[in-house]
Amino acid sequence: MLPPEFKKGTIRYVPEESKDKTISDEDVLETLLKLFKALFINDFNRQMDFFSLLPEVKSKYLELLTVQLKKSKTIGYNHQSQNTFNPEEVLFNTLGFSITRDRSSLISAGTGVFVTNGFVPKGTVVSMYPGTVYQKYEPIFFQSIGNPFIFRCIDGVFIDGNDKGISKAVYRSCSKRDQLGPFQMSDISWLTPTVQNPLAVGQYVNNCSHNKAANICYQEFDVPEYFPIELKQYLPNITYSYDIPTPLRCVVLVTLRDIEQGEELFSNYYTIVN
Ligand SMILES: C[S@@+](CC[C@H](N)C(=O)[O-])C[C@H]1O[C@@H](n2cnc3c(N)ncnc32)[C@H](O)[C@@H]1O
Repeated sequence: MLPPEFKKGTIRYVPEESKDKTISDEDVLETLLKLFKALFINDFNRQMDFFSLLPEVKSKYLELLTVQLKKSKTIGYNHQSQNTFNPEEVLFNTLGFSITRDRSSLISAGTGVFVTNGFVPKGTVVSMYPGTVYQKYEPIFFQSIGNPFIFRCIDGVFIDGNDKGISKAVYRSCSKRDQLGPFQMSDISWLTPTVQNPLAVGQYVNNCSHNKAANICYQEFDVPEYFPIELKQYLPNITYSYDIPTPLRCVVLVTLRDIEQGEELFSNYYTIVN
């Protein structure tokens, strides 16, 4: 039985008993770090502020940078003008698959998310749910009116993944607030058609139906304090207020079975994990 506020179907409800995680937090962290490091290295002409203001970041990536520079020279690549790969290609090269938004295979379901290249084994982080993170006591009423992108976590935390209107303005504003000088502490590119973190399209995953079973589930992930500062620019979530410091809540989408190229991702809006 759903609580009254979830009956209208605009907010996803997660039963209390759905508490086990499909994969460990360590595995989630490892995947995110692997991808974000690859994006950082691929995009290093944009990272000069980190290298000049935080020498320890430079020394951490020195070896990788040298390899990248050598590679770029051999293929005649000019760092001032462009990236070596686009973010989807970095995702494919790093995790062996890429995903993108496209018209859903379900009639009248609007946009969905598809595996466009490669293969995604069971138990893989295949996407992230971007958006502003609200604690259960924080005001979300106006943002939630008619908003199908509000996600409710097990502990009552909400994530607003709408990339339009007031939700978009709130995310941008919080992101500017938390920026440390030139360093962005979150990714805002998911609000645009050109994403910088190619996983950050999970809010467009559609609900399963009688002939399309769920092939992913949602899993919460709290970003640990020691998460590298230079990689926070790829995190597609931001806290609404920072009065009481809490770890940043992210939600990742984990595959429930092997998923082949061309398949659409489907979740079950009423559960996070099995
Ligand atoms: C979070 S959005 C998902 C992205 C959405 N498809 C879009 O284009 O914006 C949720 C909305 O997608 C649509 N949707 C999701 N799953 C569906 C399904 N199985 N059948 C029809 N519509 C669906 C409903 O309109 C729902 O309110």
